[in-house]
Amino acid sequence: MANADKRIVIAGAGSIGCYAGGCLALAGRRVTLLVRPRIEAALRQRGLRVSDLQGRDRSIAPEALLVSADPTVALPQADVILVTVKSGATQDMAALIQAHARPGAVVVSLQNGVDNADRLRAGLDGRTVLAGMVPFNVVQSPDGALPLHVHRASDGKVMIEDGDAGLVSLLAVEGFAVEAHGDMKAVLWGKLLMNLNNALVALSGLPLATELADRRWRLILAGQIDEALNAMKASGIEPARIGGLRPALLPKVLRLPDWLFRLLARRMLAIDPQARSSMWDDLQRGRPTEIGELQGAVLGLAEKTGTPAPLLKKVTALVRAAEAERFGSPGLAPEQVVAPPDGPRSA
Ligand SMILES: NC(=O)C1=CN([C@@H]2O[C@H](COP(=O)(O)OP(=O)(O)OC[C@H]3O[C@@H](n4cnc5c(N)ncnc54)[C@H](OP(=O)(O)O)[C@@H]3O)[C@@H](O)[C@H]2O)C=CC1
Ligand SMILES: CC(C)(CO)C(=O)C(=O)O
Repeated sequence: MANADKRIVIAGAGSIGCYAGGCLALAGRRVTLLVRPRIEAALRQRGLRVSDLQGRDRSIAPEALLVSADPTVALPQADVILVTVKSGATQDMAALIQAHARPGAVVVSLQNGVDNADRLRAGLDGRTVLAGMVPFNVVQSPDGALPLHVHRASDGKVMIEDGDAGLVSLLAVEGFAVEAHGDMKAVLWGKLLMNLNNALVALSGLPLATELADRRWRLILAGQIDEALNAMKASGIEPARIGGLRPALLPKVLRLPDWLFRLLARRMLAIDPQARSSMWDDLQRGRPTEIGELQGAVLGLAEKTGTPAPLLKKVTALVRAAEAERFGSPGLAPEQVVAPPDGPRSA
């Protein structure tokens, strides 16, 4: 089968899945979106709008999209399955794929966290499962707004585990840059360092660019990254560089005064002013977050290796409390996460 004839099924199309699926459909790939009924209704009514930071803004008419909320319809067609559900839904999605997809379909996890590909492998007998990593943020329009709009709010290349010749050329299209990588374990741990900020955005309720511009929040992020780097080192894990900076330099750069940070971290701050984090989305929608797969993954290492992780524990407890309250982001100030150290708080 020629590459372009392959059917790509997006398994759980929300923000990332609609963005990836939209770019692939716009490039003429054969795409089916497996969605929940809410998203199915929106896409059938008014189609999908896909835009990005570079100013690309495209609409896809409802009749140009193949959409289904029924896994028994969507999954049997798949040659390639891109899994884009949140981590808590991975096991269920694996069971659906195992029951309804052809054994030859290649499965790619495009999720955050370090063990979603392994979770898929555990539920999928002998199938090819590849890990992936999405570096950018996607902002989805509010529930009920039509057409459903997904906006890529930052930049970066999607990384996919080496293992299927032709997959990169099938998936790499305008707006969705893809590259194969030989060490996805390092990439996923490197991305997880960035994702330690998801919780701070969720707790503060601030847009990512606003939060990162405030040294008080950066100090908390730097402290979490220090704890994570210690736990990773003690576990023999070497995280890859994601987005320009060597992992060991991240805490140092984050601790710089605001003016110097703005100057040196221009790439990190090239974010749409509306972008927050996928964990903020979850709190706002009253859904479980991925805190267990992000901070929790490092806490697992810290426990095994006996490295201290008080800040990661504190942040986790605050997110768990916000999840349980289901009032959305608690809108905390940095001082409510961690008592300020002595000395100047910002510069
Ligand atoms: N959003 C972002 O900017 C980024 C997200 N990521 C990662 O990508 C992954 C996906 O995130 P994101 O796109 O934000 O998540 P979303 O919640 O926006 O999308 C996932 C979608 O899958 C749906 N879903 C869950 N189970 C099923 C099922 N069995 N059948 C059909 N649909 C299903 C969900 O519906 P419902 O909620 O109703 O169950 C939801 O609509 C996460 O791991 C996230 O951390 C990575 C980089 C950036
Ligand atoms: C914001 C971003 C891109 C990095 O933290 C992300 O991965 C998320 O929102 O889940």
